[in-house]
Amino acid sequence: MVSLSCSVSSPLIICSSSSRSATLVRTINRCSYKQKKIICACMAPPQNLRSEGSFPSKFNDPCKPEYLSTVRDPEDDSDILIECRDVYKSFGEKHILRGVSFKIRHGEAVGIIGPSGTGKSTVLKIMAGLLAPDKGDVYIRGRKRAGLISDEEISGLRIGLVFQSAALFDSLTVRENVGFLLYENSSLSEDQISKLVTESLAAVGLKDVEDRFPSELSGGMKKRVALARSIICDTTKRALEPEVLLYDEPTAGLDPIASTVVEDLIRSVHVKGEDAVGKPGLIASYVVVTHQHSTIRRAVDRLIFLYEGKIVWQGMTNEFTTSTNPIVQQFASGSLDGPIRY
Ligand SMILES: Nc1ncnc2c1ncn2[C@@H]1O[C@H](COP(=O)(O)OP(=O)(O)OP(=O)(O)O)[C@@H](O)[C@H]1O
Repeated sequence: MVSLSCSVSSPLIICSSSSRSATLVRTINRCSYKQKKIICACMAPPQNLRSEGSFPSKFNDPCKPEYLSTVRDPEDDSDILIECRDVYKSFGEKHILRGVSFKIRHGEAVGIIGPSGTGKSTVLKIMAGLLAPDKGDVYIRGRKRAGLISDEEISGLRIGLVFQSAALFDSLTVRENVGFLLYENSSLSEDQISKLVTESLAAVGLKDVEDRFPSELSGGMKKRVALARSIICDTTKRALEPEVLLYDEPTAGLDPIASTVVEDLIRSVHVKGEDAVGKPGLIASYVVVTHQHSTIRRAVDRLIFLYEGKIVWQGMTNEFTTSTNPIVQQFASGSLDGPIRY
């Protein structure tokens, strides 16, 4: 099972019978339809980990530096966390994805870019297991995902989704929002969860906001709270699986300085970064869907360019502005002239 909560109607969230859970669920059920959109955050590691050693042993401790080596055998696919193979997706008559294939490896920071409506968010949702492809497959650490995440067939990787809107529950405090999945899915005490919430908030540079409600936060703070919610996990578990975070337009609507703060936070919670309290980040890899050039430059190392349902270019971030691909050139310059038509 992928460690991700998808909607308030998901069994992942409302399965617990504990009284604290019931209180939260009652609260959530009073939320507006708008709030019933996907919320995502990491949760306690899944229980259905296979023990037959089907995963490469290098993933036993994703934080050890030796697993982050940049020298990689090009044939070595053991570090692939998520792979989309020839994925197709249509909505009615609209053919959005038309044979998309790519791999996300351990330690990577990848951006998905492309014109509006080209299917970037759709790809994220398919990677997360919130949408099923019409054709093609998604592999999680080498194993084909059978359906959506609620199928509980996939384990070995936690996937968190951070939405543009932050998707916080207005009627819950910051503590309840950040600790939501631990309240729901772990046996930790309230005090333990509260401590983890405070640590998670500190990692994204927030202090003394636990008792506030989302309406009392700025847009940038809400994004940080959403990030804290996505990185919190039950650290008392013996084996923590690697986590991939998927960010959908994390800097949309922010001023340039607030964007820089969020871009640096995204870097800081990655295994190659250091969080706000100086600890190494725990996120194995991340994927960012963005339109913002600053986010492309600052927050990711590799880019996947999606256009008309296909990947038309892939490359390192520093190759983006020098690419001779006319689609990429037009997108990078923002020109009205070129193959991309609006
Ligand atoms: N659940 C859905 N039902 C019907 N159409 C959908 C659904 N989800 C997405 N679409 C359509 O699929 C297309 C791609 O949407 P998507 O949000 O993936 O694009 P995007 O590249 O992320 O766009 P943007 O950059 O504007 O956010 C759009 O035309 C959208 O209206």
